[in-house]
Amino acid sequence: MLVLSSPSGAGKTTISRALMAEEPNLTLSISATTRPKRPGERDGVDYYFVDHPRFEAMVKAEDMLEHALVFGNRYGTPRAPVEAALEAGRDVLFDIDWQGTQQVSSRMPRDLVRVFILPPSHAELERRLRTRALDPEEVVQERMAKAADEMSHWDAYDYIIVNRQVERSVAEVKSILTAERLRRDRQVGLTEFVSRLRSAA
Ligand SMILES: Nc1ncnc2c1ncn2[C@@H]1O[C@H](COP(=O)(O)OP(=O)(O)OP(=O)(O)O)[C@@H](O)[C@H]1O
Ligand SMILES: Nc1nc2c(ncn2[C@@H]2O[C@H](COP(=O)(O)O)[C@@H](O)[C@H]2O)c(=O)[nH]1
Repeated sequence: MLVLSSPSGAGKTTISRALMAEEPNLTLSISATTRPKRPGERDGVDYYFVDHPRFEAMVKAEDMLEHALVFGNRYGTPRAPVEAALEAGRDVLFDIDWQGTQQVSSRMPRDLVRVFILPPSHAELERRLRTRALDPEEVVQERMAKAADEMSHWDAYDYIIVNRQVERSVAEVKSILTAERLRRDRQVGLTEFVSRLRSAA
C-alpha cells in the first residue's frame, strides 16, 4: 500500500494520475466523500460521492478502512476494493490525508509505504490552488490556512518529495515503488527460489 499525502494543492492527484498511467500493477483506491462534486469530477472515478447518512452507514458497518473529517467534509477509504486488490497481488495507491495515514499505519504497519509531497514554496502552493480554479475562493482560503498544520505531519512519513516538476516527482515515486517491491520481505516465494538455486548448485 503506497500512500501519498500533502497539503491541499501540492500535487498528489496530478502525480497519482501519471503513476496510474505508467504502473500496470497499481490499483488506485477510490475514496468516498461527502464533499460536493467539482466541475468535471465523475462519481466512481474521482470519488464515490455520498450523502452524510450513507457515509455514516458505511462507517457503522465497518466498511471503511479509515476515515477522517478534512476541511469540514468526510472522506474515507472503502475497505473491500483494497482487500480484493491486495488479495490479487496488486499494489494499491492511496491519496489520503495524515489522519487516514495514521489509522492505516496503526492497523497494517508492515504493508504500508508513506510518501509526503511538499510544495516548493508557500507562494507556489497558493498559485496551484488558485490556478486549479475548481474551488470557490473561501475554500481556497481555508485550504491555505490549514496548509501549515497539515505540513506539520511530514515527519510521520517514510519518504519526502518536493514537487517542483511533475515528471521528476513521478519518477521519484516510481523509484520508491521499485525499491519497496524489491525488499526481501515483500518478495513472495523468494525462500523457495533461493532454496532451489542452492540445491541445484
Ligand atoms: N509540479 C507542478 N508544477 C506546476 N503545477 C503543478 C505541479 N503539480 C501539480 N500542479 C498543479 O497544481 C494544481 C493542484 O494539483 P493537484 O490537484 O494534483 O493537488 P492535490 O495535492 O491533489 O490537491 P488536493 O489535496 O486538494 O486534492 C493543479 O492545477 C495541478 O495541475
Ligand atoms: N483520510 C482520508 N483523506 C482523504 C481521502 N480521500 C481524500 N482525502 C484527502 O482529502 C483532502 C482533500 O481532497 P479534495 O479532493 O477535496 O481536494 C486531500 O488531502 C486528500 O488527500 C480518504 O479516503 N481518507
